[in-house]
Amino acid sequence: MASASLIYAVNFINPPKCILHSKRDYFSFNMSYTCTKSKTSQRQMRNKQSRMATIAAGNQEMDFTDPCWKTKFQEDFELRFNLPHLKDVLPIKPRPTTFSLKNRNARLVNGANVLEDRKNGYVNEDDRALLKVIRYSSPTSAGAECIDPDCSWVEQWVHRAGPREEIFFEPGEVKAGIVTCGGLCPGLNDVIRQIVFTLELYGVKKIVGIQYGYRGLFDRGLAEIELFREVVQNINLAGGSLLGVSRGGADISEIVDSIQARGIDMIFILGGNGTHAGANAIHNECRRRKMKVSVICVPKTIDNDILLMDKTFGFDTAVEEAQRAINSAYIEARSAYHGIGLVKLMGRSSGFIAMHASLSSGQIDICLIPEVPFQIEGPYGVLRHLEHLIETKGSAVLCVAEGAGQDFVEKTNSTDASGNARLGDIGVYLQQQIKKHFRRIGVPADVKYIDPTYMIRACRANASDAVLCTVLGQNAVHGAFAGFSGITVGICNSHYVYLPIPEVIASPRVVDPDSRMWHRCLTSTGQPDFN
Ligand SMILES: Nc1ncnc2c1ncn2[C@@H]1O[C@H](COP(=O)(O)OP(=O)(O)OP(=O)(O)O)[C@@H](O)[C@H]1O
Ligand SMILES: O=P(O)(O)OC[C@H]1O[C@](O)(CO)[C@@H](O)[C@@H]1O
Ligand SMILES: [Mg+2]
Repeated sequence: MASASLIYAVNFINPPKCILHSKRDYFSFNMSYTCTKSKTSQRQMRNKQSRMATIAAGNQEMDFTDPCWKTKFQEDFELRFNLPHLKDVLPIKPRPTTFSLKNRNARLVNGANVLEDRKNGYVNEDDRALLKVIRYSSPTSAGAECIDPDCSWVEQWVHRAGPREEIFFEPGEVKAGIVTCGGLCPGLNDVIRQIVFTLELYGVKKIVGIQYGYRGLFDRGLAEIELFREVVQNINLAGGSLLGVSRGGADISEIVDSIQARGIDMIFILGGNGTHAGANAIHNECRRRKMKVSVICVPKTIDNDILLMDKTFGFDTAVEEAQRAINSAYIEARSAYHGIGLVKLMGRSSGFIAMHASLSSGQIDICLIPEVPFQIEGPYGVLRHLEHLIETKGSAVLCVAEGAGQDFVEKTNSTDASGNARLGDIGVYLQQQIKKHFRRIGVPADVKYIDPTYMIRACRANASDAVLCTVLGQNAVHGAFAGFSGITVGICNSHYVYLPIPEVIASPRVVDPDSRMWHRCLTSTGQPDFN
């Protein structure tokens, strides 16, 4: 604690003096150095953007002894999170929006319907949302995410999503395409539906669905599906994707040729990390060819493995659906003599589903995720703890994420069509090891293994995901009309934002073993460290 207070004192009680001459004063205290915020031209922006590529989130390159490091950090941050716009490369002019908010305010005055012009209905170009909202007093604070060694408070602003007063497309002339890539995820149909509704409200007449992911853009046998309100009206009532999904086969140049040949002006791409990487490459190629095409992503991954967002759509539903499997495993385990229930849940590299499902069920004794190494054998291993649970409780329930404990299972050395490693089956392996162990020590154990993998992702979105999908779908369309391209939509600290694609896929988002959430999970399961 002493060192923590010292760090606080150095940082806030005796700060360097610095006066900021920027439009927005970033620090709440005065500094005697003059840190001017430079006015950046487009060319400077581009130069800085290449510099930014080297400044990672950890800021290894920042000199924190420089009294103006915060100003520099924030300038760099602004550049990193600057949204690519079609006007960066094309001489285009905006026009007033056709997305009217007026008729939402009709009210009766003396029996007549009066329309009120809402002046605050649109999002201003300078509106921002804070990416990080906790001010840590010390790097030792639980879950502290620090930029400098003192863990100083640094505001990090990202662009607010929503309809703008000016748009960069003539809605009547727009052809919009929608494509869903990667694996299935609850809520895909909800997003498709909202994109179609919102496009129609702007006045778009030509909306097409591309079949089976990126495949639909290069396989000539797969025709476009015409989309309009009547087609999508009820699609949210079912899981899956109206358009179909696929992995692999993304030749960017061929895809951009196809977009060009079809005359698509806006493409809405729903998918995970791989899909976003593809979308960014499509955006860059369109830029290189000086095509006026807006490429907008909506992050779709039940694994919740996209950076910077509170959550991705489908995740909540997956966690909720996993409860059924966990509850069945629990009932089987409780009803059997020395019953052991084992549930394997999705999560290739991230254990969010397993962690949240364990937390919400309250029935899990052992949760194993890819981010936290564990031993199976030995005095601190999973099997020893299972023995203890059988001795003390008479039963036990485990939840394992598919990517956990990959060191124990045989490597497949193969990949799927998209290049994702095919994992060994940790669920089957654990089941066998548990059975073998209890046979060896001569203690009866009744092991029941449940793998609900595809059941939790093929269902329709629950209520909270349906709302998330609705807002993300609408904001995707607002982003396209605002002229952005190479962006994705997300929810940060409960506010909706636009983010440049590279920032959200720099790495897969994973569970931090030092986070409060993982500690809460451990508190709930009561499991020890398994190593
Ligand atoms: N680095 C990349 N560059 C271009 N395209 C890519 C890249 N990685 C993947 N893709 C393409 O994106 C599509 C989807 O990728 P992938 O199968 O990895 O799913 P995903 O979007 O990550 O979703 P999921 O969460 O279901 O895995 C595939 O058609 C794949 O070929
Ligand atoms: O069997 P498929 O369709 O390749 O999908 C499996 C993968 O999908 C994911 O849920 C990601 O969407 C991973 O957790 C899982 O490994
Ligand atoms: Mg992926």
